[in-house]
Amino acid sequence: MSLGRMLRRIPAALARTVRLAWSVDRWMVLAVLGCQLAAGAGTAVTLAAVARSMEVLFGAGDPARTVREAAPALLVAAAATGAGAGARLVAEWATRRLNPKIAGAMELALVDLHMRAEPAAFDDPGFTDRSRAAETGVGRAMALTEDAKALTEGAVQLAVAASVLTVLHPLLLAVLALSVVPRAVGGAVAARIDHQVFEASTSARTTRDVMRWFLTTPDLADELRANTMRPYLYRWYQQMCERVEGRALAAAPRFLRVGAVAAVLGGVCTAGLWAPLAGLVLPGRMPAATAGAAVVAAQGAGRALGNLVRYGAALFHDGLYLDGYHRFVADAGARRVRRGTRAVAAPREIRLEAAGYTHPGAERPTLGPLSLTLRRGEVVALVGGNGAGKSTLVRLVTGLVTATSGTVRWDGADLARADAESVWRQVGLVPQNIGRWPLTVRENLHLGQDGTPGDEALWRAARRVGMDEAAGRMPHGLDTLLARALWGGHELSGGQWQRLACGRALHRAPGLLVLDEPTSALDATGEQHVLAAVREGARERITLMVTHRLDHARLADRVVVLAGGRVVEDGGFTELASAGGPFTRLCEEAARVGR
Ligand SMILES: Nc1ncnc2c1ncn2[C@@H]1O[C@H](COP(=O)(O)OP(=O)(O)OP(=O)(O)O)[C@@H](O)[C@H]1O
Repeated sequence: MSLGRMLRRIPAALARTVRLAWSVDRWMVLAVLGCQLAAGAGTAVTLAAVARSMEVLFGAGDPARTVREAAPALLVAAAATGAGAGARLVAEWATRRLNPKIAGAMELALVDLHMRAEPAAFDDPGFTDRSRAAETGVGRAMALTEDAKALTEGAVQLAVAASVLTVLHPLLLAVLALSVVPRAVGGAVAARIDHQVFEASTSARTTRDVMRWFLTTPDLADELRANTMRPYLYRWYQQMCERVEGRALAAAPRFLRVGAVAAVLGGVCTAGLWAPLAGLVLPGRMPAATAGAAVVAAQGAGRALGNLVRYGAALFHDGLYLDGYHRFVADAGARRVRRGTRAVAAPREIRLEAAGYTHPGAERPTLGPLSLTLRRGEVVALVGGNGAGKSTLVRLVTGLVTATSGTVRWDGADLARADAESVWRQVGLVPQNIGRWPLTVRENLHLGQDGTPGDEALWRAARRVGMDEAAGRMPHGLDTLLARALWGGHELSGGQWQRLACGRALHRAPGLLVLDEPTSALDATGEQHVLAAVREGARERITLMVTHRLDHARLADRVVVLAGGRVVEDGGFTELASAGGPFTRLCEEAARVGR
């Protein structure tokens, strides 16, 4: 990025930060700006009073009398300095109030956008990258408001000092401008190097950050240790860290060169300030007192400029993270689930007509085109080898993703145009990867539904999946917290979590119950409970069960066999088992390995 473009981005980053702050608390923004103007006015009064007192002090006469005469101006200078400091304190207080509010609002917006995005968005790797960049942006939000505050404060102070110098002598402003240029350019060049390092290490940082989760999550802690994966993974992670570090280290000499050149040129130019001052004072064209005031003003201007450069660069840099946040907000906003307004009820029939799904970026369809009809009252077993497309079909049928070709209709309503929330209200889904929600047993059973159910309904749900005894033994029954690894409470076994997920889906009394390998972690008793519960209310709903267990498929009214994303067989268990087709082969294979 060119230096000019970088400099142009600073006002834009400032404007965005102010807009963000304004949206969360406009009064605090006004307080910060008001206080900065007040602090600027304090500096102006201080400088004017210093100039006045110097005139008196530098004048000839009785020292006691001159001190007495200068006293009012000195008192004004002291009062104005105190008032300026007070205004800065209030601005600091207002910024500290703004910071958590901004970070909180961004955090909430980020999570909300993730939860409202089309599920297909997560299949796009770019979306995850942008999501991570946005998270970093939220983390930098606090720094950003500090940068913006310091930058505006520096601008106000510099404007005040420059005005005072202009009043003292217009030539001094030009000299000041000359002395500040090298430091300003040096700061901007350093910020550009920073940005280049940041850009060059983006992909290594993203990879490192994703891997950090894998290496530190309790979910994988056992697998990592027991399979002695630690040394390999540590080396892998170390390499990523070194790659990120390496970029920064390689840039260090450039920082040193730029800093040294800027310091030398800045020093030469600052020394250049004294020459014109001397040139004005010596021939008597400027009183020595005025020159003294000019020195004080120039020092203030130098400090203000230092802040301006430092925080301008910081704002540019932190603004890049904010850009990442805004990019994600725009992207996720555009990918928000917005399909149509037609509300649907519990389906009597789900019909897929030449429906297909192609993952984002994939060259060939993952699924379909396929045609299939599911009817209320049926339990349909969906079988097929790994990667056959069963989970993808589940996502189509439940409206989690919309068909990229053909249609999926619930009682004639095309899911691509139906109100998605109304569709999902009718669904009870037990996915392959269930959520182990760090909430109470009660919440885990009722999650996703409105209202507060009586204990009886929840115990019934627990009973249907054989979790009532285990829940009854827990220290607080339904109110036992299931978040031991995070903040205490009780921990469930893998199978118990799966039972709870099935209980939750059944408790919804859904019009479409979908279970994706619901018994993979269950013992024989758990299996019996879940399968009985699936059959129990089957007449009032459509039930679709993905399974690799052919003895489970036997309990279904129909078996649909998928292979390569297509329906290759569809019929009753007994009929397909003896048809000599793919299902017969699956049955023979299962018999051979004893399943
Ligand atoms: N996000 C994705 N992007 C691209 N391809 C994907 C994505 N998710 C899954 N696939 C591919 O889609 C195909 C079908 O996957 P799916 O999960 O539907 O299979 P499945 O029949 O449920 O398999 P399993 O029995 O192993 O659970 C697989 O070949 C898989 O590699």
